[in-house]
Amino acid sequence: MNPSDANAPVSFTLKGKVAVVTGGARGLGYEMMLGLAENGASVACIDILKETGTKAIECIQQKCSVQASSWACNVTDDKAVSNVFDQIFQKHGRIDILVTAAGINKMCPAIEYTAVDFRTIFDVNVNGTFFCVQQAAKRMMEKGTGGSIITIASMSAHITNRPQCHAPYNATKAAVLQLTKSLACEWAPHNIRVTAISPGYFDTEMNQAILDQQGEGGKALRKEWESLVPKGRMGMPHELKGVVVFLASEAASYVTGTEVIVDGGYTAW
Ligand SMILES: NC(=O)c1ccc[n+]([C@@H]2O[C@H](COP(=O)([O-])OP(=O)(O)OC[C@H]3O[C@@H](n4cnc5c(N)ncnc54)[C@H](O)[C@@H]3O)[C@@H](O)[C@H]2O)c1
Ligand SMILES: OC[C@@H](O)C(O)[C@H](O)CO
Repeated sequence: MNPSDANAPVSFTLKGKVAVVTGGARGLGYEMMLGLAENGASVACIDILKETGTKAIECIQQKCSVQASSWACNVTDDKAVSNVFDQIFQKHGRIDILVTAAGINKMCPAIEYTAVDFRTIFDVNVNGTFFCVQQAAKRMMEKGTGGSIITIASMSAHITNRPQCHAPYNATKAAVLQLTKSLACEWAPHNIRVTAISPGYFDTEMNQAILDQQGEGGKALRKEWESLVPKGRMGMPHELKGVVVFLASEAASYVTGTEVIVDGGYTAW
């Protein structure tokens, strides 16, 4: 992405761009993918949930007149990831934007965390993110058109959530953030911007699973979370659309190696 013309009005349009979204089948990934499509980008959804991904793309096609495709892939499988990016590149002809929302969490005291669970969470959240950004950057470099890569970290990269424990998850998100900064420096000469969005508490199936784990206590935990947020509520997934469109667009031509924290003020208190 080049410096925008100083005399042109600021532009957030994504017309003519192709955006790949991992974890786009549901939750935050789906809403961000919808936001990109609403602003003119063709979209390709990568998710391990094949049917949910297909349905997500059908919804996008009903709402927006853009090209949209769905790809079943486990982001931890580097060969499958390379293959799926080849196929997306062939189908859509280019890749301009990548959002890496595929991620998992597991609430569990650190003392009880198993080695398998620890390896799995790093495999999905860190390795999976790296394999996808690497493949997207490769296509962007080959085409020579630059691009915008947006990783999904978390406010948990900065704070320790309370009262629930998920230390390995927090560590994966800190790793994603540092990866974001390092790649931004390495790939700036290729006109590839790398930024992160760090959400706070959002109403999605990932968090519902944590609340459900508390049984009757789930309502109290939700209230406790809300009491820690200056805005007094959890975020709704569509509230990430504006930020992702901004970071993907020419309007953010000088924004790289940094993050936008979208947490209703949680980390400000
Ligand atoms: N919900 C929140 O409050 C919150 C806050 C901060 C960060 N995040 C991050 O945002 C991202 C999306 O979270 P969400 O709340 O929408 O969760 P979610 O569970 O609703 O969605 C995650 C998506 O990732 C997909 N996925 C998981 N493992 C995968 C794999 N190995 N390969 C391919 N796809 C895979 C899932 O199938 C699902 O569609 C995650 O990275 C999460 O850590 C969420
Ligand atoms: O604490 C649960 C997480 O899913 C969380 O919503 C997020 O990462 C923000 O801390």
